[in-house]
Amino acid sequence: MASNDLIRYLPKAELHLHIEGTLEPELMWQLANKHDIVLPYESVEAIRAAYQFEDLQSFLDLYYQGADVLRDEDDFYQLMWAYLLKCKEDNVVHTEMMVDPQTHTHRGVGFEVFMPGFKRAIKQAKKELGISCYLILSFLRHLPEEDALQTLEEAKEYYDDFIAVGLDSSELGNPPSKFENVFARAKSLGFKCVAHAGEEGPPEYVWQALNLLQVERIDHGVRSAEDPVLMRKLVENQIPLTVCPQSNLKLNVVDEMSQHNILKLLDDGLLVTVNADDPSYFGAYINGNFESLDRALDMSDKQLVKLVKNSFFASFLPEDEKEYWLALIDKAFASK
Ligand code: HPA
Ligand SMILES: [Zn+2]
Repeated sequence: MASNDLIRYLPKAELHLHIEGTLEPELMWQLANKHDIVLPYESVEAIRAAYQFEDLQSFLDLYYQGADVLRDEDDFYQLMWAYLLKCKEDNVVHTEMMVDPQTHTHRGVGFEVFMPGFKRAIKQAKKELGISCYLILSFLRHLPEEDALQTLEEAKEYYDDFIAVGLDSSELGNPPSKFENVFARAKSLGFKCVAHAGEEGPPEYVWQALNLLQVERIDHGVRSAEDPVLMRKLVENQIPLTVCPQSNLKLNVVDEMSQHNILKLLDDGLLVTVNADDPSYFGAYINGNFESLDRALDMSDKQLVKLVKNSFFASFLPEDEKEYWLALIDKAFASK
């Protein structure tokens, strides 16, 4: 089987995905018309053409601007449903995605608007597409910790709908140490913890996420490779890194896909996974990410299967469900 067919054929889990980053230009255009919002673009093509980024911040500026078209319950339903249809297309059977509440609450759109929309699509996907979804409440790290604490409080009615809390947005200058109190509070409430670290930030930020925030997974983490002691810890404790190759390329974390370290990290024994991050903005959903890796790094079938299995190992699924999918992958690979 050609590797692109195998990529499509294997059931996958996606663990690093920002739902706001799945807003395709077509939907942005449609929602802007619906709400009489004037976009700073002349057409759908012009929106897509504007997606050229220098670094994380230049992307975040457009990402927050784009999210402004999301105003009512149905907008959030449509956003989520469109992503879940992509999951079906790419054979993603389980997804753990980040929601950025502050992106919406700061412009007057509350939990009572976006959560019912998201939940309606998630319920429909479970029933009609057989896809399971967990949500991660992610704090914006460029805002003060006080704001994150207030957001956690505002989420109260929806605690049962979130499995974990996370940390995203502008990394440099906003270390994990800034969020020690809110992560401690979230942990005491029973949430699992993840955080973006080591995307643009130094290995020290990964150490802080592990030691101060007690995270179970690191989002990105590719800069961990600069610190051999940290690498040993990640291997020994099998702490997952949810890596996003196409995002790293588009945000100039790497100059060329051929220089990406994911397969080296995999071969060194780290529990790395492949994810899309913000697929609309970076031009590739999960299969597209696997395909670019394959083109640039000549990934072997064995490496591909390991990466896909890692996505279940690193997930928050119960053990029996993990076992079910892992056995299915083995069977699918053996019969290819
Ligand atoms: O890759 C990312 N990094 C930090 N914040 C983000 N918010 C959306 N995507 C990202
Ligand atoms: Zn991310």
